[in-house]
Amino acid sequence: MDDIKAIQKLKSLGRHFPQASKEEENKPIRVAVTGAAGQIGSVLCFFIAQGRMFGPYQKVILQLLELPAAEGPLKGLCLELQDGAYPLLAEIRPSTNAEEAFKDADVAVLVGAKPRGPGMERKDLLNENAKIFKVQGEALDKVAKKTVKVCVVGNPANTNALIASHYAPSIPKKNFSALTRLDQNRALSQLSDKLKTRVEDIKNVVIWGNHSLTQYPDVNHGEVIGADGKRIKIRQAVNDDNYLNDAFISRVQKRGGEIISVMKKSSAASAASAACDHVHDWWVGTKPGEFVSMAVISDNNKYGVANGIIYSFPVVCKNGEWQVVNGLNIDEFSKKKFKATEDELLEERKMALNI
Ligand SMILES: NC(=O)c1ccc[n+]([C@@H]2O[C@H](COP(=O)([O-])OP(=O)(O)OC[C@H]3O[C@@H](n4cnc5c(N)ncnc54)[C@H](O)[C@@H]3O)[C@@H](O)[C@H]2O)c1
Ligand SMILES: O=C(O)C[C@H](O)C(=O)O
Repeated sequence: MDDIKAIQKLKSLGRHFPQASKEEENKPIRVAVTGAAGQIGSVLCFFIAQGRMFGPYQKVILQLLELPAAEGPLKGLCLELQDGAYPLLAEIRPSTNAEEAFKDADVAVLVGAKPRGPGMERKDLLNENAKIFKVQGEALDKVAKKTVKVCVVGNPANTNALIASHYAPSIPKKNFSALTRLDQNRALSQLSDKLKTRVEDIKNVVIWGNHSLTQYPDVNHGEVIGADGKRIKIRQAVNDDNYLNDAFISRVQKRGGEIISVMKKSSAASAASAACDHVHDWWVGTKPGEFVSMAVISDNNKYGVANGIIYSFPVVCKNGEWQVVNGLNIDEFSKKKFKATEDELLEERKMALNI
């Protein structure tokens, strides 16, 4: 009965979970989280233990990585996770050694990195954070499962994911991704506010490109379920192209900075929640007829984007694999936005090579 209530509760939050077999239920998966004791990591671990990432049946072993300087907070986090008495939490393994933390990992969420402060851009972090993702790419390559799914949260997330992938040549490039789901969620909530509609009634609004000021939040393929239950295009429902092409885009692009200017530190719980959405959909699958944003390796010049950068695309996921949605109509306005964010990612790649 409690299980049923838990599923209903999670379903009401807009997530869907397939029924796991008894065998799957008994086999915990290994989830590595870096920067576990930080702002995002410490919330994320509780979300994972509660089933927000893999559903209410899937047991997990949390393999938590921190710097030696944060050993105390890491220990404290482990004690608190224990005290949560989470039925899905099979084991907790804290470590300050990357190879130990990534050993046989099925999933790795790479959060541990320096956050930006007021007045900084995310790419200003590259100098310091690039080294972390080189070392962690090498460690993943050595000890993680070759099927490991990697979600990079630490900024600049797209280019850090590219660096980690570069240093993990034995793991397929498609297994490395970066988080742009927070930007997608921000776009959904802005539109829900504007349209006075439920956030779960808005679909297929996506982010293209970099998790940065040049990202392109795109409503052209989005739909909203109207009061009569019919699906309406977002542009038609909002009926204000000036807003959609200007204030809306700019608000989403700058939301991270807006939070920093108010809190004097960057987003934490919303980032942890988005990381759960990202990995959840990759692992469990996207809902029929829906696509979501994931920054993944660009290849075959999809939508004219240069190959070999980690670029956010609309994707669908099935059987643990993502696929870029094909055949969307792209107007001239969008093409310019695609190019601006692509240029920035190419520039970041060059900076990373120099480092
Ligand atoms: N992609 C996104 O949507 C998004 C959203 C929010 C924040 N971020 C980024 O996530 C990162 C973490 O943010 P935060 O607020 O949790 O920062 P934080 O400073 O609170 O926590 C970072 C943690 O990482 C640890 N750490 C640093 N280097 C490490 C390493 N090499 N190995 C393991 N652990 C290490 C630190 O000890 C610290 O506990 C930042 O780079 C931030 O900019 C990304
Ligand atoms: O803005 C930041 O630096 C943190 C994060 O990337 C965010 O979008 O909130």
